[in-house]
Amino acid sequence: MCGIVGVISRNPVNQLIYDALLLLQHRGQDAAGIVTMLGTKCFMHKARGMVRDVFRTRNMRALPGSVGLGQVRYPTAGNAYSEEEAQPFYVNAPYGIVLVHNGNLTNAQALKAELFDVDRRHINTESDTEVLINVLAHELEQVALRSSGGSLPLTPDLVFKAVGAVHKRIKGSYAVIALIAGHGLLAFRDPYGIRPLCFGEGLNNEGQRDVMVASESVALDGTGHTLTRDVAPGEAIFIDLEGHIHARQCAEHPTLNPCIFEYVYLARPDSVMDGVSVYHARLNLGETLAQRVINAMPPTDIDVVIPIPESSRPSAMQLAHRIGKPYREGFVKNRYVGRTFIMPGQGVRKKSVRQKLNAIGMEFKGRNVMLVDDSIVRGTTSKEIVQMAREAGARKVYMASAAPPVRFPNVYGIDMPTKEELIAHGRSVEEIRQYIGADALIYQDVDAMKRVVAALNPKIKTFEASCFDGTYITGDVTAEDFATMQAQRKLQFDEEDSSRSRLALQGEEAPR
Ligand SMILES: O=P(O)(O)OC[C@H]1O[C@H](OP(=O)(O)OP(=O)(O)O)[C@H](O)[C@@H]1O
Ligand SMILES: NC(=O)CC[C@H](N)C(=O)O
Ligand SMILES: [Mg+2]
Repeated sequence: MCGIVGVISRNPVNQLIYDALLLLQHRGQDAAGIVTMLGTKCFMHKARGMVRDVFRTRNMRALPGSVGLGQVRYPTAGNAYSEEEAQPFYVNAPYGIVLVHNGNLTNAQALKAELFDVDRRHINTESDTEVLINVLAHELEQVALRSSGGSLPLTPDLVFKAVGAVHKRIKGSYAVIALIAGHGLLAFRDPYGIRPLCFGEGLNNEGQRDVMVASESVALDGTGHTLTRDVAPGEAIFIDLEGHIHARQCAEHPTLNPCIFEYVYLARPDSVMDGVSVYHARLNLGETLAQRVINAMPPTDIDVVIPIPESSRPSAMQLAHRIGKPYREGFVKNRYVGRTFIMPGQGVRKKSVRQKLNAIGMEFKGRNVMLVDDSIVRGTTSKEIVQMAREAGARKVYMASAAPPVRFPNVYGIDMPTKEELIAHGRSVEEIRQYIGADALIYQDVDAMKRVVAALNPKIKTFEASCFDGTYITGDVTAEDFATMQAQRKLQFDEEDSSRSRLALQGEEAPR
C-alpha cells in the first residue's frame, strides 16, 4: 500500500495535496512527492522521508497550479532507498504524463522486457510504477494515433480506450492517478478492486468546486471534501480541466475483491472503504476474537485486556467488552516513531518496537494480561511485547491476534514477498506461542474474519486474503512470477543491507 491523491481545482492545490498526504501518511513513510500543473507545465518535488520532512516552504512555493497529485510511498518493488523510485513518475510523451500508483504489478519484469523489445521504451529503475506509466503512455499514444493520426483532441473516450488496453497488459493490483498535461486527471482501479480508491467533491474558500481522488476517505474528510463514492473495480474516472467528471467501466470482467488487510491493519479506522467502515470492521473482528478466547480459556483467568497500540485498539476494546474484563492502556506509544511494520528491513523494525512502545508497570504487576494485536506477521512486535509485559511484572501473558495467522507471501502491495520471513509459515500455533514466549496464543479464524467484515457490505462476496488463505485472487500469478518477484526483492534487500553495513563500518547512519 501507498497513499495517493489527485486534485482538480480553480485555486492553487499545493497545500491541499500536502494536507491530504499528511492524512495518508500511515500508508507510506519512505518517500513523498507532489506534482502540480500550471498551464501545461508540470512542477515536481519528491524525496525520501515523511511528508513534513520532504516539503519545506521553498518546495511548496515551487509547486504552482490548480491541478496536481501526490504520493506517500511504502515500497513493494524496487529499492526503498532510491530517490529515483519515489513517486510521482513522469514521461514526456505523449502529451506529458505524471502518475502515482498504489499496488504491485506481478508481471513487471516481463513487461519491462516487452516495453524495450516491442514498444521501444527504456525503463531505468526497478520500480513497477515506471513500467506502469510507460504502458499507459504507450497505449494513449496508440489510441491517439489510431484516431485520425493523432490530429484530433484527446477525448475522454480515447482515454478510456487506453485504460482498457492497459487493463489487458498489466497484472496485479493497482490504484492509479495520472495527470495528462493540458487535458485532465485520470484515475483507475484494477479489475479486481484490490487496492482502494475513492473520490469526492468540496467547495474551496471562494465557493468553487474541487474534485479530489484519494486512497482513503479520511483524505477527503480531513480536507473538507465529501465522499461521492469509491471508484469501481476496472472503472476509470477522467476529470477534465473544467472539473467535469467522466466515468466508464474499462475492464471486461470486473469483480470486487478488496484487500482484507486494509481492514485489519493498513487503513485508518476513520476511513470508509468500499462501503465498509474500517473502525466497525475492527470492532467486529474483536467480537469474533472474543468468542475464540472464551472457547479457549475461562475469562476468569484473565484480569485485564491490553491493546498493542495503535491499530489493535478497536478490536481489543470490543474483545474486553465481550468477555467482561477491563480494557486498560498498558503500553504508551511514542508518537514520533512511525509504524514499524512498514519500515524497510528487519533490523530497523526490531529496534523500533522498543523505541516505540513502553509499558506502564501498574497495569501489569501481578496480573494475568491478555494482549491484543491486530495481526502477527513476522512476530517482531509480539515477541518483544510479551517480554516487556513480563519485565513489567505480569504473572501470565496471553496473546490474541484479531487476524488469522499470516502464512503466505503477498504480491499485491504489502511488503511480505517471501514465506520464510513470516512467523506462522511452517509453524503450528503452539510453535508460534513458544517462539513469542506467551502463556497462551489465540488467533482469529479465517472464515470468521471474512464473514464479519463482509457483513458490513453485502456487495462484497470475496476478499483478496492471500496472505491468510493462500488464494491469489487474480488467478494468474505463476510459480515463475513468484520466483521473479522474490528474487528481485531479495536482491534489493541484499543491496540495501550491504549499503547499511558499509555505512555502519564507516561510522555513518544508514539512510532512513
Ligand atoms: O508481527 P510484526 O511483523 O511485528 O507485524 C505486526 C505488527 O506491526 C503492526 O504495527 P505497526 O507498529 O506497524 O503500526 P500500528 O502503530 O498502526 O499498530 C501491526 O499493528 C502489528 O502490531
Ligand atoms: N505499496 C505500494 O503501493 C507500492 C507502489 C509501488 N509498487 C512501489 O514500490 O513504489
Ligand atoms: Mg501494531
